[in-house]
Amino acid sequence: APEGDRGPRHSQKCLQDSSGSMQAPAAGAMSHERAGCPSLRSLTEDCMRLNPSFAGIALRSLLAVDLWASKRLGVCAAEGSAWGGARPLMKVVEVSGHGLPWLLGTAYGLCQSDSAATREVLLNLLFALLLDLVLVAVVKGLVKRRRPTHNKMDMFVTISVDKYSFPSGHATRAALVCRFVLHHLVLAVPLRVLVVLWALIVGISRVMLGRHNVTDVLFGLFLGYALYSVVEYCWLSPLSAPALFALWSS
Ligand SMILES: CC(C)=CCC/C(C)=C/CC/C(C)=C/COP(=O)(O)O
Repeated sequence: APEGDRGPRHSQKCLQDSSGSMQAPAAGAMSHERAGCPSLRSLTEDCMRLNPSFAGIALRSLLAVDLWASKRLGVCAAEGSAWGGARPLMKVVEVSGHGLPWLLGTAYGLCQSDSAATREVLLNLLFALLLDLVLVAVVKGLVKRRRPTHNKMDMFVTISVDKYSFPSGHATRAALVCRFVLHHLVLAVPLRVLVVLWALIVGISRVMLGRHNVTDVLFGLFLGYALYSVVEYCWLSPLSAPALFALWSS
């Protein structure tokens, strides 16, 4: 078994065998390790495994509930699933929150726009979408949480980090775009409600399709919501980024 997997009784025996009594292993650590005994680090790991902190227990319990709930809610994960008939519709929702249509649509609008105010808003939307892609890729690459086992990897255009699931990129984008649109477009109340519903449905559909666990989506929605505040803070304008705006005015 790997060093870290040896039980605490084995570690204790090694310490006692060498000195005859229990002692801190620092001085004899090298000879213990050479004799095949675990190091101080593996003893500490053993201790942590035997005495997990309250936070550790809470996190493990949350993850267990998350996996259980996500599996039960993945009702469109395959054609043969409980709501398999709704899978094509869920995939349409998936495309509506995908990065590619949003990036291409925003870039196209930017090129077509002849009003300075519209250009400013679209340029900031493009900046927000790119920032979101980078942030999600970094977090996915750091956390490396695998997608649920019941997920079928048949997604529309993905990049390498999309084999990981935490956080949901669709959820971050949906929350970000939702906040952006509500702040910068003058919309009638029913349309504002529709925008919020769309963001929530995109989030829920990630779990129903089996793409994500519930916590991936909840954290994604939170991250996208918070990211909008960063975009507002760094708002690009002809005053703050004249060179960027000069590209479109010439
Ligand atoms: C310019 C550039 C690098 C565009 C890439 C657009 C693209 C392929 C985005 C990936 C969107 C995607 C599949 C995100 C994964 O979403 P999850 O909700 O499954 O995490």
